[in-house]
Amino acid sequence: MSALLEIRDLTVRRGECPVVDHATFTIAPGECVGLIGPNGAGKTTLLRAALGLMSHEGRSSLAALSARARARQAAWLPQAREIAWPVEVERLVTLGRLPHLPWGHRPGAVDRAAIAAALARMGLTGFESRRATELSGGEQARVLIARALAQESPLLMADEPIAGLDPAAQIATLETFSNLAREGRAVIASLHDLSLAARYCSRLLIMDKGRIVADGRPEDVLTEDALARVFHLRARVHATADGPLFQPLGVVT
Ligand SMILES: Nc1ncnc2c1ncn2[C@@H]1O[C@H](COP(=O)(O)OP(=O)(O)OP(=O)(O)O)[C@@H](O)[C@H]1O
Repeated sequence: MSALLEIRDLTVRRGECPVVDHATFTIAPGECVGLIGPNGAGKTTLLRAALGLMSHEGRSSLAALSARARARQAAWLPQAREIAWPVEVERLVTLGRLPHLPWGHRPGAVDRAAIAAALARMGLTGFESRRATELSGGEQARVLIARALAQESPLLMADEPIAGLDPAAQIATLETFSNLAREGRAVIASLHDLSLAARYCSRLLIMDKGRIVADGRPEDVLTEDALARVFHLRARVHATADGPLFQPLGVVT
């Protein structure tokens, strides 16, 4: 199966210093990839450069596309969650359909079905007429995820998508991502919650100081050594019937 994202030697410099340093990986349909690493590791920069939103060296298959072709290939959920104007939830989610609509066309039955499905997936059925700016922070985050889902792109790229969500919404969101992958799409999401990353991602990329230092199944990459070296954590990963269970025990100083 052909890759949905191919990154080769992607490098982003701030001055002389590389904040993303020769990152190379591909993402195939069916993968739910967690991009993990401590603060400042380069996760946001890597995702933005992969989308072609900032200047870089090396190659990203997405950065090479026109804006419209890229929006059909990948939905982007940035870390900033600001909804700047008091638009209704349904209209905001409808914006996710723009890459599919010829200029000046109104959404048709296929678009309305995609919008309704995205709202339902994020538990927002019944919120259609609410003003997005009058929702709670977590509800607004779910609306923005629904907009990205309505885009129905083969790849979803999300920067800390579950930050600020309550525990049930965090789990529901990652279950949704994992289901998208099972349906043959793919997701790459930066995450700080290693327990949820281990549980719901089929693959983890660990970033440290701009480099991808591990790439593989959660149970293979979340080693005691990597957790201590990269995250300064003493922790255990238990294999359970529900998948790998990550348990932090303390800080390594
Ligand atoms: N506009 C900027 N100018 C200079 N340096 C920057 C800028 N934006 C980010 N950096 C630096 O680039 C490095 C990577 O930042 P980035 O935001 O990609 O990390 P991150 O892994 O997403 O971190 P976090 O988990 O804290 O969100 C950091 O050292 C950061 O200080």
